[in-house]
Amino acid sequence: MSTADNFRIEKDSMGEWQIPDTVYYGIQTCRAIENFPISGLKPLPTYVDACLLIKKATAIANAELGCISEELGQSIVQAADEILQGQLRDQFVVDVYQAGAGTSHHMNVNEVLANRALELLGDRKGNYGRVSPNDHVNYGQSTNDVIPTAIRIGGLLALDRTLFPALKKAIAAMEAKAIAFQEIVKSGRTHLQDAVPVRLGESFRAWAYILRDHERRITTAAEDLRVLGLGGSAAGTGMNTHPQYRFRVAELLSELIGQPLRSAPHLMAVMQSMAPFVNVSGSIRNLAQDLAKISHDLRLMDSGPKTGFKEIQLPPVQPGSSIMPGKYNPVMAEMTSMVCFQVMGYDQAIALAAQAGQLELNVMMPLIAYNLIQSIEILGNTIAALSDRCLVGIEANPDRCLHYAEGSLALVTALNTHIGYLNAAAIAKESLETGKSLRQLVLEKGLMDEAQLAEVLDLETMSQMPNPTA
Ligand SMILES: N[C@@H](CC(=O)O)C(=O)O
Repeated sequence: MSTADNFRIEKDSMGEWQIPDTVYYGIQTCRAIENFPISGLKPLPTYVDACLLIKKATAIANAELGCISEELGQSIVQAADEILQGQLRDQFVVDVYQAGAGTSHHMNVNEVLANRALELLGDRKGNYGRVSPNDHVNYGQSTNDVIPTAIRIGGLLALDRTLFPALKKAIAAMEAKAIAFQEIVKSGRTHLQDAVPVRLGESFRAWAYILRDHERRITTAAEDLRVLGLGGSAAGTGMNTHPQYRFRVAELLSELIGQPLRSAPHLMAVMQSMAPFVNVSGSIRNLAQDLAKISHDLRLMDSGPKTGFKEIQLPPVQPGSSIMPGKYNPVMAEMTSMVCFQVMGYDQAIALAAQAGQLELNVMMPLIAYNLIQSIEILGNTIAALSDRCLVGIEANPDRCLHYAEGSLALVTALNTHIGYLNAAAIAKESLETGKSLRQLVLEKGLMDEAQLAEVLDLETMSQMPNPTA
């Protein structure tokens, strides 16, 4: 029913609501807006996309199977397509911290689609007798099977759009630096104390390997996201669905996202267990932990310029200080560390939410949806920005690297097999106390001759990596 002053009245089982006729969401969304003024955080666009793709697939399947009319199916699909292409995106308004299971966000999606479908049919918003958010857009569905599916689809889309391309970029940038810095010898450091020499290029190559391993772990974990509980409806039994529906929606969704998906052998199991999300989140956290370590290393190696390591120079991207002129801080690496910590925090919350399921449902899914997709996206954006604004522009300071490598007391390690560990330790101690070089002390004591010593203390040989195929 429309009122004269551009409002419409919508009804639900609890009563009536006056809604501005310009908005596409309906009474259930209005109640949720009032109930949850919590964070101001709105659903992530990738999560909205995932819900719309599900609604598109379900409308097609339900029309094909004769559960809703062809005309209704088409209007819902067209409405979903328009929104997927960018229209009405401001109509998804329910706070991230909302009704358990995600019913409020789910109804927000159902209402917007119903109202836009009504318009496309030449009807007025709110005429739910013709297109109903519950009876038609949501035919054969429940929040309880739609939302865990949306988290799966959202996770897969986010990985594909953000994190995987970013990882490829970072790996390529590190491999390029590995080649460029291959001949540069630097001091290794363990316990933050002098250690045996290494090649600067190998440090970057090691990081490339570490990231590639994470890409593999995340890819493996994400495989579980391809198994869908859609079609289980409220409790996993598939009540109110056509027998063919769950197979057909999995097929359609698979076509829509261009990735393999399949219906689970036991719908109830995949609807109530959050294990796939914990697994993906855990593998993302694992990446964040190594990435934080790498970003701390970058900051250490760049520290200075006068009072630190300064073995490498990170590209200056902005003035660093509001008060100290000429200061350039490793801002991209600093940002990276913070994002990694946030991802670890999101993972912790996911772990808590995942164990809080009861009987047929885990109602903590809205938190899991937000944290998981947000983790993937902010980490992906971070890695892309770190690559573009920092990694590709890193320069080496070969003189500083060599200076520290030559001065490292750990070079005595190379003498172990010639003069024994105890003699070598005594030389190191005396070198530190007197300031005399290791070389000088060995020669003074007649422990080795000059030619032999030169060969043993050759930094290039010492820092050579073993041949992996030998
Ligand atoms: N989460 C709801 C179901 C739904 O919204 O479809 C419930 O189990 O009460």
